[in-house]
Amino acid sequence: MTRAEGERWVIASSNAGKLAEFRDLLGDGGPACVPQAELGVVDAEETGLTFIENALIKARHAARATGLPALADDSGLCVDALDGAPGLYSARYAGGHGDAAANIAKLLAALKARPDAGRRARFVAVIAWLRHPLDPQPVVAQGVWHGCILERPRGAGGFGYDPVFQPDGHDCSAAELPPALKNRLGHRGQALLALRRQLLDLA
Ligand SMILES: O=P(O)(O)OP(=O)(O)OP(=O)(O)OC[C@H]1O[C@@H](n2cnc3c(O)ncnc32)[C@H](O)[C@@H]1O
Ligand SMILES: [Mg+2]
Repeated sequence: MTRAEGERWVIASSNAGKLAEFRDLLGDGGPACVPQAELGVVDAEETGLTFIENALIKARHAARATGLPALADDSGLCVDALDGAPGLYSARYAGGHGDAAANIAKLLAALKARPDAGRRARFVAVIAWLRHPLDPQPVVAQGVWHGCILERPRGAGGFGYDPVFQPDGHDCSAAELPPALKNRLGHRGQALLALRRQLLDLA
């Protein structure tokens, strides 16, 4: 990010995989980005009914707790044959929060015997940036990454559902892509690029 050099932003996420992607994508030279846990911020309750609402809830919570501008991501995997599930509830699809192996097992069971056409899916990320907790003009951007769900996990990179997501145009899972490539092509990278453009327009 080029905006506001010397400034500090709080990253309103506790997901280590997301934080690694943010570190790579935000790069050097812009505002210093500090994960919320380093500032003692506990997770917000994600009570929204959309990715947009949850991204705003998380950013507002971290901005209020720290007094810093805040950047939050709410994201998930939406599978066509499951009417968009796990969607908003991707992190806790199998019950416990962030249990990737259990989430993947549940997803593969739900798609068992589905032919290719029924395995279409997309990753969605909404990123929200707030100047302060009562900011009436948040900057919000969305990224979508299309692909399909593999029959079994492949690869050890990335996080979450990456081992079972095959992005369109690639013959491997997202967990097998070099991290820099996943970050550039993926939903989070797309959303951050769109956010960056909006911030530059505002500058
Ligand atoms: O709310 P924070 O603290 O940011 O962390 P979280 O993991 O709870 O994040 P979400 O509430 O946005 O839930 C997103 C879930 O969607 C999945 N997901 C999102 N982006 C992903 C990606 O790039 N690769 C794999 N899975 C992803 C993964 O299961 C995440 O836990
Ligand atoms: Mg969450």
